[in-house]
Amino acid sequence: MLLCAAPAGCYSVVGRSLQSGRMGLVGSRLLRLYSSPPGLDDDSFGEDTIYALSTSSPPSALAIVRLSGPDSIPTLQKLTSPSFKVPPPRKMFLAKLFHPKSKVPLDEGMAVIFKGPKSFTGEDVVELHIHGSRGVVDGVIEAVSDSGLRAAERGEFTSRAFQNDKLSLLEVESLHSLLTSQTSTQRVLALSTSSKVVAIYDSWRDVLIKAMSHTEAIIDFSSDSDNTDLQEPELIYGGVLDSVKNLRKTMERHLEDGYKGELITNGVKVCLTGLPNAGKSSIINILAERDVSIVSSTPGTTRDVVTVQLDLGGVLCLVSDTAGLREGDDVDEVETEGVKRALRVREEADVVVEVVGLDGIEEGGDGEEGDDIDLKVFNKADLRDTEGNFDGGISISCVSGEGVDELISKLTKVVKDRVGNVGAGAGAGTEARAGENASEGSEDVIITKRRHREHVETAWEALCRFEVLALEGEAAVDLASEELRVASVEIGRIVGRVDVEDVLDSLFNDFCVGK
Ligand SMILES: Nc1nc2c(ncn2[C@@H]2O[C@H](COP(=O)(O)OP(=O)(O)OP(=O)(O)O)[C@@H](O)[C@H]2O)c(=O)[nH]1
Ligand SMILES: [Mg+2]
Repeated sequence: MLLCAAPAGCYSVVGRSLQSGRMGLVGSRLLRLYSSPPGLDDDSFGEDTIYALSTSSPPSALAIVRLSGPDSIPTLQKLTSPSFKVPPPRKMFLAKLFHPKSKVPLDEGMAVIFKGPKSFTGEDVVELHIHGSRGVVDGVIEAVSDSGLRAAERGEFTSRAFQNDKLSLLEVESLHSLLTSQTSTQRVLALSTSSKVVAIYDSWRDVLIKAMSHTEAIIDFSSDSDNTDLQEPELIYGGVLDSVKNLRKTMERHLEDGYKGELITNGVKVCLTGLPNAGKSSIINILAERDVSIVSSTPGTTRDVVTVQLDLGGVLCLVSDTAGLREGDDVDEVETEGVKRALRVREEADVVVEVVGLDGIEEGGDGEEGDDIDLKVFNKADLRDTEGNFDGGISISCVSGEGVDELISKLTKVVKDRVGNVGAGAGAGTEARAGENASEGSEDVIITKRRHREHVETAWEALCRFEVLALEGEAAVDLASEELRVASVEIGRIVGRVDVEDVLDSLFNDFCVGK
């Protein structure tokens, strides 16, 4: 439960939201979540100001210490001289910092104020841009703590932004993806999947809520009336049938995105497969630029799967070296297990690269015609005349390095084709607005998380059931209405409009301190 894991500061935000009357859907949900926390009286709400070092550990050229909460600006005043006048927000200014009690100088840095609600957290925020040595950072942190502020928990700045309706759940997830992005494609994807996607899912939910209000009205109307015309679905549902059908088709197109977002987020799985001794381990070592896998002239050397993370053309790839595929009396129990694992990895791979050793071709080792093979690599070109016909594959030599660049560029192309042109439609200003065509812009948006896909799938199933129930006319109108409700709750869960505490619980724990 979020209630247990959430930092104490969360209570204060709920309290102030209530007083200022700014509670949106999220605020009211949180109120439910946080109602009657034992031992906390309402007066303690709004008192809590947090701080954290938002940059990495010293030493570094510069460091940023961030404060958020009602005491941020008074704390800045305490750390500066008594004559210090609070500058206007959003303007950098020179700040000579002193310990508030001992008045020992701490640093000459810069600072900036963001007045709530126009700040990341929605509260008053102060950023101290100081020198990044251990001595300066420790001194400033100690001074801030001695001023009565509390050290922030992991992700607490972002959790406050969420609680103050500055960010939706989906935007929090995108921010997390951005902060953990390892490749350029992940970065572009994270940047392109926030406000635009929120607008699209919100527009879907609007369609469903409108349809629900129509079906609720039918239920009320039919219970007070003897109207016998209400057996015809078209007469009962009117335009609702078409709008729900269109939305269901939009969801289908949305789901048929080739899992590109998940591939970019989780990494494209590339499997090196082939007969023993073909040179798979030699190839993974070349790709990884280090010795990750044992190479030997003994066939059957690799048993366990060895996986490395590589950035190929800006796409995160998980490249696996696997055991050479063979069976027979010579193959011992351990190698048989290795082959089983190799086949499993190949089955689950997004890209299969078959390695054929040119020295093994006479023994029938010229590779398979498997449907799953995306790229064929003829290795040990140094041992053979490479002018031969290699059936569309690439001829390389791990010994001389010949063909290695071509292998990398071909493999990069296969991987990039798999994930498509990510971010091409992002930020193009095609935001779907509530009440307009709910399919608008959704083709440009790809699903980035399994969680989102599961919610869309469940909503889609509910709409399929709605269409079947609608054919039954008035008799099934309340069941049909319930399906619309299920679909709208599922879509609301993606953005965080409805109960998502279980997701939040783990999400904020994955953030770093200071964000
Ligand atoms: N001449 C030559 N030898 C190579 C080349 N690539 C690999 N070898 C040698 O071929 C042998 C097998 O290489 P590995 O990379 O271990 O082959 P593997 O496919 O991983 O083999 P298993 O793990 O047994 O399935 C080693 O002796 C390598 O030095 C190459 O391009 N040219
Ligand atoms: Mg090997």
